[in-house]
Amino acid sequence: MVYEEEQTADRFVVDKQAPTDQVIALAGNPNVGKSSVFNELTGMRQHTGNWPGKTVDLAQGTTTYKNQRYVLVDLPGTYSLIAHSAEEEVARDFIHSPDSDLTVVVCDATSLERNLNLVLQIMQITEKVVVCVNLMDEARSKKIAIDLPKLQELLGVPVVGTSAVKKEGIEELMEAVRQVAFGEVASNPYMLEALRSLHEDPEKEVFALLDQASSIAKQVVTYRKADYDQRDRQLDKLLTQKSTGIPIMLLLLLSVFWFTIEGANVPSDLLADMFNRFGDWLLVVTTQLGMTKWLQDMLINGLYKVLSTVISVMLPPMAIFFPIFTLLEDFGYLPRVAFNLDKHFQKAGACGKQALTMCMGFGCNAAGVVGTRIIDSPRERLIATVTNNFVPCNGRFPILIAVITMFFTGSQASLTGSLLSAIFLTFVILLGVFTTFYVSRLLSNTLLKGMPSSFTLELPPFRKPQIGQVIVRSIFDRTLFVLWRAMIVAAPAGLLIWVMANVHVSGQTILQWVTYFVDPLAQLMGLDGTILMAFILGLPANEIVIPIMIMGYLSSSTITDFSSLAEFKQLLLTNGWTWLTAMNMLLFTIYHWPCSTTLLTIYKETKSVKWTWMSFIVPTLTGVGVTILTIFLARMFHLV
Ligand SMILES: Nc1nc2c(ncn2[C@@H]2O[C@H](COP(=O)(O)OP(=O)(O)OP(=O)(O)O)[C@@H](O)[C@H]2O)c(=O)[nH]1
Ligand SMILES: [Mg+2]
Repeated sequence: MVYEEEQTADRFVVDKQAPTDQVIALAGNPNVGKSSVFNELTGMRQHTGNWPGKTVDLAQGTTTYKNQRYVLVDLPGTYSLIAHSAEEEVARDFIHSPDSDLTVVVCDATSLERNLNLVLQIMQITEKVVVCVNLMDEARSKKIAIDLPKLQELLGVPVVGTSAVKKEGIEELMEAVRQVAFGEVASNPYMLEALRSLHEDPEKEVFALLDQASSIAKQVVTYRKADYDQRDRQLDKLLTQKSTGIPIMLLLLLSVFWFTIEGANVPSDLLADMFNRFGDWLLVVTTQLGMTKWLQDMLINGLYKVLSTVISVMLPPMAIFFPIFTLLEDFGYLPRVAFNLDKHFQKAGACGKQALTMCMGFGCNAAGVVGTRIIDSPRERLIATVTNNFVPCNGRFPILIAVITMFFTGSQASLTGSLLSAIFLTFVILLGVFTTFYVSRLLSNTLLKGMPSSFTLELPPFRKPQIGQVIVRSIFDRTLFVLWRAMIVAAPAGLLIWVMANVHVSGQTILQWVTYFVDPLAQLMGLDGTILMAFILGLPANEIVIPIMIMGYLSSSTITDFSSLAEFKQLLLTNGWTWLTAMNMLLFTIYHWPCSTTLLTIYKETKSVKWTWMSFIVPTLTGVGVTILTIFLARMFHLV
């Protein structure tokens, strides 16, 4: 094999503040609500969502109950302790280790039998166990009844029923944890002994455990409705069968984009207008205060302008896109996308789960790269990592939206305008998706040769998303987080660009020198020096590409102020833009190097300089190649 062996991640250190702190591991099958229980207890915000495999690493937080501090460790989901994938190994090793004092096994009340298998396996390796039967509300609505006292008796360990997102049973859970931690309640020694004795015959062990799990489940679970998941199955058929699955997916994609574009339009303009007025006011005030001309210019035309463009261009689409995306995720739609695209990824020699990491890339490519840990095979993980950048993250969406609206679909203000923009955007995204397939295939035929592995992706039940919570969570955790990151990058970048645009060397500003330097290559690609320079300086975050471009053009033109897309377009036209420039700008936006945060994440995940470089080179070469080809074709067919 050509690729380097993966190295193990850094060792996890439990953050105990006092030796008396009790360390509680939260284990369980994927997607049963471990992170939800964890968040509820610690007040933290671990990523949750309705698909298996969200948590890929250990997270810890503390909670205090009856004057005792507990350190909770949220583990990745695992179906069994016979570790297959990196994250299952992480879970098993932690439960095993002396670091963990007690294990809470979180179970899904609607599929108890399968969950009990893991409970029994955990009871084989550790004594202090509390079973938390979560999702009780969902079981109730599906008319599934569970006899919890009976379950407790059969297992010989404390059992508590909870509904994490409804905050039910959390107090009882902590009480059970306290009692076990302080030895007030102990596991039934006969049960533990019986389970351990199974170790003696490993051949039979697996089946013996499965039998036991099924026998216990039979005694405690009653289904009061035979077809309790009929509606789910009908919906699943609609969302995943050949004739309707993909069309519905495209329609959903289109509507999400349309909502984003149409909804972002007005607030974007309002924000831009507000920032302009405030900027004018700042100018007046600082002049009255007698601020030096160059300082005033640097702060207002440099720093302030870049910051305000980043906010007014980025904030509205993000504040709409993130919540819608999270709602779909919580509803359970993402695994259905993976199911629909599985065939195509298999054909490309990659893993179907790559569809999930690709979807995460829409939010942030760095998050998508970390998410590739759900892929077991190192070869397929690398393919998913190198190609993640072909779907545009939230920093790149606004660039696409702005360019499409200005050059291809007319005014955004009209309904048809925004619908056309959404259709165009969908095409651009699909182009990224096809490139993902194509490049994955290329990689698996060349550098990363191997057979695609098979996997079973579970389709989780559809769950009603917690709408209020999702909106609050995605605005505060994601939108503001990304915006903050953009701003701390944009502020120094704004200053740097201002300096570059104002410091003269041999009669030219530094900015002009850089622009001239990259101009020949840029022209070849149908762009210009300013655009290419903006992409290069935008390495820390794509969010700042447009502001840099604006400053680059402004420093050499007479237009000094603008607040709308129309004025922006005018600025671009004055600088020689045509529809072809716009087209190449779109192409280069989806095909170029990942931002520095993503590159750093790739390095951390792969521990390989070579593959970090590959992740830089593959999309960049694609971009250079495709844009040059576009120019060539346009000339050949006399389109320009
Ligand atoms: N209705 C209901 N939904 C829940 C409950 N607990 C969790 N959920 C939802 O179930 C989904 C999965 O929850 P997570 O906490 O992410 O599950 P997890 O076990 O950490 O999943 P992995 O990290 O993928 O193993 C999310 O959409 C939660 O909102 C519950 O008690 N009732
Ligand atoms: Mg989790």
